[in-house]
Amino acid sequence: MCGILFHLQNNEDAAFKPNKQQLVRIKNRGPDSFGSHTCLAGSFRLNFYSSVLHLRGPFNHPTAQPHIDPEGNVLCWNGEIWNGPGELKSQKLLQCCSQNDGTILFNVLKRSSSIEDTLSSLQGPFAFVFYHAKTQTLYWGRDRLGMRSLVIKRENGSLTIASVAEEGGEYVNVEPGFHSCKLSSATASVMPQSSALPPTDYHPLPVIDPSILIPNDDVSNPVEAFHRYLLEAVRIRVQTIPLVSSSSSCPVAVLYSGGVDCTVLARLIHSVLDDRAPIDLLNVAFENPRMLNARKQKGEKDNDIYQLCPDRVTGLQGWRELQRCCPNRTWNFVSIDVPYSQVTEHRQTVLDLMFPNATVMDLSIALAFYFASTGCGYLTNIDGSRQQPYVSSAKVLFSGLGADEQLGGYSRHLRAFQRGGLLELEKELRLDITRIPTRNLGRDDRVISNQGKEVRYAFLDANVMAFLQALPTLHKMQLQEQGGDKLLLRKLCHLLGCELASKEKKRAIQFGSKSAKMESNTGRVLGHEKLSSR
Ligand SMILES: NC(=O)CC[C@H](N)C(=O)O
Repeated sequence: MCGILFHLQNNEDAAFKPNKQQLVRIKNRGPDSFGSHTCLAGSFRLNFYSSVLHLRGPFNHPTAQPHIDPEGNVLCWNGEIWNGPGELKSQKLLQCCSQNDGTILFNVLKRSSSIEDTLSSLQGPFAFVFYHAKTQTLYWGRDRLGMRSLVIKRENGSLTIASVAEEGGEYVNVEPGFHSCKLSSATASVMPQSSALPPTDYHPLPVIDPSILIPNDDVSNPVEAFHRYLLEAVRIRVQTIPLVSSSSSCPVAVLYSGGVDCTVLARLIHSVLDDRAPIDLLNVAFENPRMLNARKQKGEKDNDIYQLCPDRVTGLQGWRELQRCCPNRTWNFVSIDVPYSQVTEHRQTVLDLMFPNATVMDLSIALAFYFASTGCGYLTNIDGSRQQPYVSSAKVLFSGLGADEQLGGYSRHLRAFQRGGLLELEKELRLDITRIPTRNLGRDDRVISNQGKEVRYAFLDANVMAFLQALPTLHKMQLQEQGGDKLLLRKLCHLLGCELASKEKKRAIQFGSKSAKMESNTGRVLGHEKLSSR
C-alpha cells in the first residue's frame, strides 16, 4: 500500500511540519520509496508527501511519488487501476512489470477535458490527492467503495488529508467519491482572513458501477457465469503482482479461516498463478484469557490453546482439502499465534491506526487483521503442530470480504427473511451493499497497510458486483434451506473440488480467531459500543 499525507495552508503561515508519528505510519505503508513536494497556488501553500509500496512498473525501479511535472501538476496515488479511460483501458496496463498505473493516470488526468469523468470511470481500489495546475484546482477522493483509506481534518484555515490520522487529530473519513476545491487567487483574495478555506464540491458515486451491463445469458447460467467473473477478478489482481522468478518467495497470501469465501479465492488464485509460486495461507489465532478461564473453571486441560480456536480448526481442514485438490502447488499454512501479552503491547497502535473507527467490534476485527497481516508465524505440519518460524514475504493479501454482504451470509439476513420473506431480505441486502463504503474498508486498509502490505478484494470487483446485482435473489441464496446462505458461492466451491469448505458455516473473524471478548468483564459488552478511550 502507498501512503499519502497532504497539507494545505495559507502561504503566510509558518511552514508545515508533519507530525512525526503520522509520518512514520505513512512511511510504513510504502516501504519502497518516499518523496515530498511543495508548491504555491494563489495564496496557499500545498505540501505533498507520498510513500510507495512498489508493485507495478519496472521491477527494480519503484515509481517515485509524488508524481510531478514541469507544468506544476502533482499526484499522490495510492491504489490499483484495473480498467479506466484512454490508456488505462489497455491490456498492457495489466502486465505487471511493464507500466505503472499511477504514471499513466497522471498523464491521463493532465490531458483530460473532464477530470470528474475520468475519475468516475476508474475501476479499482484507490485514494488520491491531485493538484491540477492550469485550473488551480485540488481534487481528492476514494473509489466508490472506499477500499483505500483517506481521512481529513480542517483546522484554523488549514486542511490535512492523509491515509492515517495523527494521534489526537480531529479527523473524519473522506466520503467515497470525489471532492474538489478551487484555489485560484480570485477566490483567495476575497477571503477575509486566513482562517477561511475555499468551498469544496462533492461528487458522490453509486456503489455499483452503472456503466457495466450484464448479458442475459449470464443471468441464466449463474454458477458458470459467477465462476467466470470471479476468476477474471482474481486473475487481474494476481497478474499485477511482480513474481520473483527463480526464488521460492511467495508473491501472494490469503487471509485464511478455511471458510467458503477464502477457500474459493485460494482455489482460484491457484488457477491463475504460475505453478512454481507458493501461496501463503495466513491463519490467525489468539490466546483469549476469558476463554482460558472458562475452561479452567470447567476443569478442562489447557492443551494448545491456539489449536482450539475455531478458525484454526477449519483452516487446517481447508488447507488439507486444498492440498488434495491441487497437489502440485506449495500451500504454506502460516499459523499466526498471538499471545495476550502481544495484544496489550500493540493495542494502542491498533487503536491509533483504526481511528476514526472506534467501537469494540472495530478493535477486535482490527486486532485480527493487524496480526494476520504481519504474516509472521510458523509453517505448520499436517497435524497442526508448529514446524519452523516463517515470515510471509507476500506484498499482496486477498480477503473474502464482500461475499456475505452480496450473497446473504449474515444471520441478520436470515432473521430478515424469517421476519418478512423475500421483501425484507432484499431490503436488508440493499442496506448492506449501500453501506459497504462507510463500514469497514477504510479501517481494514489502515490496519493492514501498516505492515507494508496491500489487501485486494475480488468479491468487490466492479464486474462481479454488477453481475451479482443483476441476479435474482433466489439464484444467490435460499434462506429457507439449511446451508442456503451464499448458495451460489457454495455451489462454485463444490464445483472447484472443495467439498468440505463448501459446507462451512459463516463465522466472523473476531469470533473465529478469538480476538473478541478477551477480558473477564467483556462477556456482555456489545460490538457497536464505543471504546471509552483511544
Ligand atoms: N500500493 C500502491 O498503492 C501501489 C501504487 C501503484 N499501483 C504501484 O504499483 O506503484
